[in-house]
Amino acid sequence: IEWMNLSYLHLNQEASSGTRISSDLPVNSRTNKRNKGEGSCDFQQNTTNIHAILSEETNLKKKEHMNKTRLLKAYEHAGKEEEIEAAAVEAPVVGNLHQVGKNPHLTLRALAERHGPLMFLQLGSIPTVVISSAHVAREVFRAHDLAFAGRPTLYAAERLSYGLWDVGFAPHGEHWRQARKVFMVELLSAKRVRSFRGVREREVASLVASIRRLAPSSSSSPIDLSRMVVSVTNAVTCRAAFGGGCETAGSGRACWGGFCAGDFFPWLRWIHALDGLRARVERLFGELDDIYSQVIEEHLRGGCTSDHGDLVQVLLRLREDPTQRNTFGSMDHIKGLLTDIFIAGTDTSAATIIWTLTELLRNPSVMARAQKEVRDAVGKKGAVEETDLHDLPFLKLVINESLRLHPPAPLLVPRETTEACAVGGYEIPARTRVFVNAKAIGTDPASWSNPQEFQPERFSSGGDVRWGECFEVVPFGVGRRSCPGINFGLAVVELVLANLLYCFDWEARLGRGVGRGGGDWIGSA
Ligand code: HEM
Repeated sequence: IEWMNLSYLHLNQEASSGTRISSDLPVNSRTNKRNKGEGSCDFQQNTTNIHAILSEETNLKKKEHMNKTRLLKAYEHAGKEEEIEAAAVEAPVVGNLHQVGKNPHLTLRALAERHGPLMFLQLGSIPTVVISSAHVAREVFRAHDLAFAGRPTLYAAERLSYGLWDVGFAPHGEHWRQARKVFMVELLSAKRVRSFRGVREREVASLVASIRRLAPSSSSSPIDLSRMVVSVTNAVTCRAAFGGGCETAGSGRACWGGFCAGDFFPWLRWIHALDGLRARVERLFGELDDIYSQVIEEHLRGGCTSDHGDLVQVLLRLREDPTQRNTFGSMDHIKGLLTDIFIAGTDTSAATIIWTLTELLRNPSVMARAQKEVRDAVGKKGAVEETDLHDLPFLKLVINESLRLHPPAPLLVPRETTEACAVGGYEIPARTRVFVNAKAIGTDPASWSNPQEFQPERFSSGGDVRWGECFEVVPFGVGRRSCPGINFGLAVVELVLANLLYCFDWEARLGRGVGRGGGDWIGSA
């Protein structure tokens, strides 16, 4: 996975039950306070006074139209608002687009450090708001969730979703509501996710067997674990949703972030015929379309052998229902929804697994503690089963911490305001594009002490994180458009990691340091 600076891990040797593992982890000396009312994660109390912000919002006299100024500092640590003149070095035509660079989440975080956690940028011809702190996210999504529930129409997403007939990129409205409900009930609910346990255990066992085959000893060549992990998350998703295996050579992540020229200059979309993007999107579209057609044909012939009743069966049944014609009536409707499964379900879980292993390699004492936990809990059984995962609380903290530092979609999926609304005294017009910088929020020193350090213990006092409700860490987004696949994704992430830690010892390939930062951008086109 090229965006993660980690292509190869070196398999050292299989664990023996007598492996010496250090358990003297540094004691967490932090004095983080719990957020009252949230009760779900451990973070520092924000320095900004939220009451001041909310009362500003009600003071309509103070309202300013964001379009008038190019970059606003709506929240300052001192508590006063002010317009920013510099940094909005706005070039004619491109606006602030030239300031975004190759890793937008990092450059936008740097800009937010100077100009505040609610910024307005003119990106090409698109007015854009960037949210970079927990307290702004909380205000926005508690008070204006509906107004921020739209999605912009992005170049690649529109094509791959067969004209926005999916959930992830569909405009907010009846189609989105119905389709998301079917996803939740038929694939992603806690009960359905539990029913796919056999699928996960089989696929993970096959991953472990492949690693053993490819690298039977510590002197073996390094293996490309990233590729194998993508393969296993892909296989689990396909078997659960389609009832069978399916492989794609390409990846749909190009359409997540919306950072290609045509997404900022809609009149310039023709340029993708010249810069190669159109060809790449068409190739991926063709590849996915072939798979969907084959899967659908098999189901229509009755050839699907899945024992759990899969999503495609349900969608084909709904296609026959005259009351559901507008949402599921055509093959394009069904294929658009299947694209979500490919795009949203595979790369995100794989990225979480690889980033977690990367951090464990950088932090050997944390790796040792996680390995000791799993090996003690599972004993000599030979493999970690899903029932063992309840006995691995430290592994869960490790995964939380990895998601905080490396959200697989660091700017989430772009939003678009559906109506005008006031935030912090500023009016944000309808049809403004919105980026929530999950990377900046997860590493905000106002919320987290030593934010760049990998310290899983920081989550221990808060119990389970209530994803989607805890604004200090937002890898799954927030509000009504937050990720519906959390249970599905985390179930495979936990099982894969537990088995990799139980069965093998890991080290980075000699001569290839485990790089830091920079590369965790899932959406660059
Ligand atoms: C660790 C794994 C995953 C991560 C980190 C993740 C992250 C995200 C994020 C950041 C969003 C955008 C949220 C927002 O705009 O506020 C999203 C949306 C979505 N995710 Fe996930 N996701 C994961 C796994 C999955 C899986 C396994 C599935 C399904 C099989 C899935 C299906 C979706 C769908 C359908 C949406 C669109 C929701 C909507 O627009 O209403 N995700 N995800």
